[in-house]
Amino acid sequence: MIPSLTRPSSLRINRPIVLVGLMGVGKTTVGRRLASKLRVPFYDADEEIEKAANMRISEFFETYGEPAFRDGERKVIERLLSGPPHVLATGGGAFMNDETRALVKEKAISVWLRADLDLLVKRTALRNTRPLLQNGDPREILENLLKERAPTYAKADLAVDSMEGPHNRTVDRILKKLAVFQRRGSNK
Ligand SMILES: Nc1ncnc2c1ncn2[C@@H]1O[C@H](COP(=O)(O)OP(=O)(O)O)[C@@H](O)[C@H]1O
Ligand SMILES: O=C(O)C1=C[C@@H](OP(=O)(O)O)[C@@H](O)[C@H](O)C1
Ligand SMILES: [Mg+2]
Repeated sequence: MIPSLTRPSSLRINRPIVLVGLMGVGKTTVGRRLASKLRVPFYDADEEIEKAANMRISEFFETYGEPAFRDGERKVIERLLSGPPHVLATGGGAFMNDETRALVKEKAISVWLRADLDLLVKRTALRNTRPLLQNGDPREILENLLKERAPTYAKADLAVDSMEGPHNRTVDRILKKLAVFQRRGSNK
């Protein structure tokens, strides 16, 4: 059965939709499809940083270090959130920054995209370019990050489980939860 490709007609997109969650959960991939379904622009914070610095994230970490990356990430997200409605895929650590999180909570609808550890390990193995997974066992690193970050990710407006298989299955789940969120009288 082809997953429904319709967007709930009741859905109003009058502010950015920001995807947060751990590496490999699908923020970039699903976010791109969500944006095209909603007919709004898509931005990926990592891609914006790579464009601005003219280097890959891994090179950025090596050249300038993680603190500089976090500062750049915060500035990029701040700039994007001041623009018209769009879908923004953040990097997995962005929502951990208090300033970034406050801005996202104020200006956007935040969606925590969740997946279990096995799935995250499997998906991050598809592209082993993430600096934080290079020095140690990726499963152990992801397990620790999940424990450390889950309580903060849980502060997002919505939580949606990433579904295996066609990306539109996850997109449709996000659309449905967004529609319920708005119907419940959220002023977002
Ligand atoms: N729902 C899904 N089903 C199957 N594979 C997925 C799904 N979402 C993402 N992936 C795959 O997992 C990998 C990581 O996805 P990505 O969007 O880069 O995650 P993130 O931006 O959260 O780190 C990519 O290879 C992507 O194709
Ligand atoms: O979890 C993190 O701290 C990071 C996640 C990455 O983005 P993805 O979540 O898109 O892989 C990227 O921002 C960087 O490697 C740091
Ligand atoms: Mg990503």
